[in-house]
Amino acid sequence: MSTLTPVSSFDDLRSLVRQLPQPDTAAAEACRRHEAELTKPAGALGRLEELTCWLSAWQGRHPPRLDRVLILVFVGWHEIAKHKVSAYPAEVTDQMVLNFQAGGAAINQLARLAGAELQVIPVGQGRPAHDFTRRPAMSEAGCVRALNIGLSAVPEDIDLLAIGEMGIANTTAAAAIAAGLYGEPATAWTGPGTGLDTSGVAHKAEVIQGALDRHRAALKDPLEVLRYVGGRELAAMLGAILAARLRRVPVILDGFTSTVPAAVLQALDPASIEHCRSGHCSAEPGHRRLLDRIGQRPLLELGMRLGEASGAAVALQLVRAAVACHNGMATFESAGVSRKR
Ligand SMILES: O=C(O)c1ccc[n+]([C@@H]2O[C@H](COP(=O)([O-])O)[C@@H](O)[C@H]2O)c1
Ligand SMILES: Cc1cc2nc[nH]c2cc1C
Repeated sequence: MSTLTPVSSFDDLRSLVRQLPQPDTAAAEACRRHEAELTKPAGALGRLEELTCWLSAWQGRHPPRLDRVLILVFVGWHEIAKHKVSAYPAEVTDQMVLNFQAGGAAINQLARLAGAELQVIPVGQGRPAHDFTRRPAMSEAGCVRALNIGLSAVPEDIDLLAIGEMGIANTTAAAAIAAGLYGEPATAWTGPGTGLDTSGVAHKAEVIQGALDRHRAALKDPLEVLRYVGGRELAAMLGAILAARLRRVPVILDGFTSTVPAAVLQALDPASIEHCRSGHCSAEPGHRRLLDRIGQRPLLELGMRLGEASGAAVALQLVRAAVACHNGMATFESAGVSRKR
């Protein structure tokens, strides 16, 4: 299997972003033509029809295929957790890694149901992202290491990738990145995460705002925003989304925290996340706002707010439904069904 060359700096990553492969428009067109032949009124499968053509465009093949689907869950640790910004204690991150390995988490069940392989990837275990109210969350070298973990996690022979994360306090990092990226106050992006009450959310927003004020001068560049107020699993997700693009693998995004790295990538190049679709809109209020900002319409809105790629995994069932219809249905001609008058 060919490996992608690791990046050695932010500049290196920026030059990769300047060489992104484009969708296969011939495969997408073949998909649209076949869609029109299937035994249904034109357009009657709604957004499922767009999904098959999106898959065809990025897989570069018609018919699209879902033989090998991979779910990557990146795990990160956050010193910012000591500021009481999460409803749960920081040790839950280690405990959930064990739970993933034992098969006891929601994503273990959902991955099996979706016919997907699951890989849980700890990013910098024992080296949490620093308390970003005091110093940058990561050095450039540390951030580049995390980006490379994501870049190297995506095999070339997969048909679809779903991306998620786990890490106590990472909605604080995600909200800080979104606020830094769009130059908006912390309150616009801060929510309850795992379940803070109103005063907890207000405190979390103050912690984030303090960090944004402190680092204001450094927050002019999207990768510096990620480095100053982000976390290692967020950087790794950006690397994985970019690797998928370079390998022409379509991506389903999960919740607020996993959508933030996609927004950072989009800030580097507006066309860089066209291979991504949002699996769901989470209950974290910043997610809807972020999806509007990056121009994504989520497939599902179920009030989920779990992370760990769970919403993306449920959305995989819709992608499977779309492909089952597209690849299995008879045509008007083969079934002898009359066309529209
Ligand atoms: O991504 C989301 O939409 C989302 C919303 C709420 C919670 N989470 C998950 O909960 C953790 C972060 O929440 P918190 O309150 O510790 O910042 C982390 O493990 C995420 O996977 C994720
Ligand atoms: C139990 C638990 C499971 C999680 N999975 C993703 N984030 C999580 C946060 C908590 C607290």
